[in-house]
Amino acid sequence: MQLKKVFLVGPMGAGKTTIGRLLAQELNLPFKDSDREIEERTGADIPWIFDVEGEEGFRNRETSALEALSQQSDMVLATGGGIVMRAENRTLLAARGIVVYLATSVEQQVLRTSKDRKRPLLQNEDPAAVLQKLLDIRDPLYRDIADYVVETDNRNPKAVAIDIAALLANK
Ligand SMILES: Nc1ncnc2c1ncn2[C@@H]1O[C@H](COP(=O)(O)OP(=O)(O)O)[C@@H](O)[C@H]1O
Ligand SMILES: O=C(O)C1=C[C@@H](OP(=O)(O)O)[C@@H](O)[C@H](O)C1
Ligand SMILES: [Mg+2]
Repeated sequence: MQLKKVFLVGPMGAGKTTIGRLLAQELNLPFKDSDREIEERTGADIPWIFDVEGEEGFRNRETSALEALSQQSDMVLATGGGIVMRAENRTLLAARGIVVYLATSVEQQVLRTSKDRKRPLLQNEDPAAVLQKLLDIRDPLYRDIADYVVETDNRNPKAVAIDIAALLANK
């Protein structure tokens, strides 16, 4: 595999962070997560950023973090689910690495995010409706930049990571 920057994109609960860490092990590459990078740079967690700076403030920080991370060398980068909302982010992702879209049903997204209170966009009475609305908007954006689309429903994270490593080995 020539290009050694792998960007995982997909909705909340797709497994970008979980599978990204496992994939980095498979590929013997460093693992990075744009949400963690944002929190480290800010010195505050994502709910605080959304609270104080709004989603716009978070998106500005997300683009800055992506700009910096995507210039570094080899890595597996787990992105946040909304990173594709800005065209400049999509351009960076498509130009600077291999993009893998973790396709996941809304049902699985809901199940996998139901216990986690750290996703501000889901702290309401109908997270399934929010996730469906976001997927309707974002699925075409994920697919537009994806080099590979990998289904994750009813598959364990390790098996998905091994599959992606095999796909990349043949690139
Ligand atoms: N393929 C999968 N099958 C079952 N559970 C999963 C799968 N992928 C991720 N999870 C679980 O779903 C939750 C959200 O995963 P996470 O990696 O944080 O997703 P993302 O970073 O895409 O929002 C975690 O508890 C994780 O263990
Ligand atoms: O889909 C989104 O807009 C978001 C997804 C989150 O990351 P994960 O996809 O890793 O949960 C995080 O960036 C923030 O809560 C916003
Ligand atoms: Mg994540």
